Amino acid sequence: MKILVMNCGSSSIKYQLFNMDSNNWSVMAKGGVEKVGLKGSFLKHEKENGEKVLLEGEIMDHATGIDYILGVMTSERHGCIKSLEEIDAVGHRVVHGGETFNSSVFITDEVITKMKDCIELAPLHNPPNLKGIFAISSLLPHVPQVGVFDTAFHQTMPKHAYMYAIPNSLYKKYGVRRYGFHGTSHRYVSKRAAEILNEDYANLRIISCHLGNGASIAAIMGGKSIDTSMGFTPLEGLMMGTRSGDLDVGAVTYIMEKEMIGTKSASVLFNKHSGMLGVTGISSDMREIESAIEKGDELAKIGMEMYTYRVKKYIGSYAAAMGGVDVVIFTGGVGENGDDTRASICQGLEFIGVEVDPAKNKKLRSKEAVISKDGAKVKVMVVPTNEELVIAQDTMQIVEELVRK
Ligand SMILES: Nc1ncnc2c1ncn2[C@@H]1O[C@H](COP(=O)(O)OP(=O)(O)O)[C@@H](O)[C@H]1O
Ligand SMILES: CC(=O)OP(=O)(O)O
Ligand SMILES: [Mg+2]
Repeated sequence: MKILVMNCGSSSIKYQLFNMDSNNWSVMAKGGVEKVGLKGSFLKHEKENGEKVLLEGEIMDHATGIDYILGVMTSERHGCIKSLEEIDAVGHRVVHGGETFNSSVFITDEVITKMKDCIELAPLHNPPNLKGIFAISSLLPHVPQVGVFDTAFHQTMPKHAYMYAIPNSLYKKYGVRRYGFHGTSHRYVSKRAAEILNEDYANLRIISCHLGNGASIAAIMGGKSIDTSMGFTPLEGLMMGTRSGDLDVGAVTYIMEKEMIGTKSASVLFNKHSGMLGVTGISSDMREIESAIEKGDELAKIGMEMYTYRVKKYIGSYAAAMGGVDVVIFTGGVGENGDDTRASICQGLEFIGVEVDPAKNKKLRSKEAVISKDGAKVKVMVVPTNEELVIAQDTMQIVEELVRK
């Protein structure tokens, strides 16, 4: 079964074409359109053999972008399939599923109506996700589509973890509560860790640290998310590349008053100009922060200390929430590659049984591995995430069930 996986952001469209069968899978092509609706838009396409193509063009909207993608996939020169009829299904990443979606779904008109109801909860993320779904509906009208939600895995959180201490009427009226994100990634790496360790997923207490541009951490007990650091939006929790993470609401209103800015500017300030970029003034990219530290930049050093300290604090609090921890997982670009970052986060956590083996950790990049000392109480692991694969697998499963019915 050939499955196209799409992740439509506000100005980008990422895609991967999977060739799936029940035991095996391969990526036939992948790539992305960037700067959708802006000047200088382009499409980067990579074939299975690693050959890369860059196509520049005016890509004014998501439908045009997806048309470009389907065009390149079937083109004689760069293509990987002969015709669009080879695509059996399309799976979409959808960021916010509210309280409506606790698992992946086959997309029907009814589902689209419910997805539209979730737009208010994620005005930046959900509209482009829906645009992708509509574009596929018009370009590939007979191909089944599946929605895979970032929030779904966290729908198992208990009320005391997801409620905010604000008037209950605000939860009732507007659904203001913790939802959590990156659920597809937390689900994948936690299951995978249990497989690698040959342990029963249902018996493990796992803390999963997804440290990418966006970063979140989840407490997973018996295979269920019981708490996570992102909240009503993907802004809460850890310090991120450009997002502030946890912040006193009093500071927010104070800054808005002093700087005389409204809600839109405040949202841009805390989402795009804060985090590592805001603190250091250098970059949101961890590699650049690391090289600035090497050159002796003081703010970069402080930024890094803030970053690792926060992750450490969350690990401690989630260990408390679960009455202990068996596995700590690092994933996402920083978690998978940042060996020094991993070491700093774990330093001082020996009291809960977290002990990293420096030799196993050093220079380990994007590879499944256990990096804790032999015999340590907690297994510390690196598990590269693969959200696209989960979307392809969910899509295949749902479409196969549909065919069986
Ligand atoms: N070798 C590396 N060492 C440290 N950080 C890295 C390395 N490679 C990538 N990263 C960091 O990973 C982050 C991007 O993570 P990624 O998961 O790819 O992002 P996204 O959330 O956009 O998917 C960037 O901050 C980048 O600097
Ligand atoms: C929800 C979210 O934060 O996603 P990303 O990490 O892709 O920005
Ligand atoms: Mg990523």
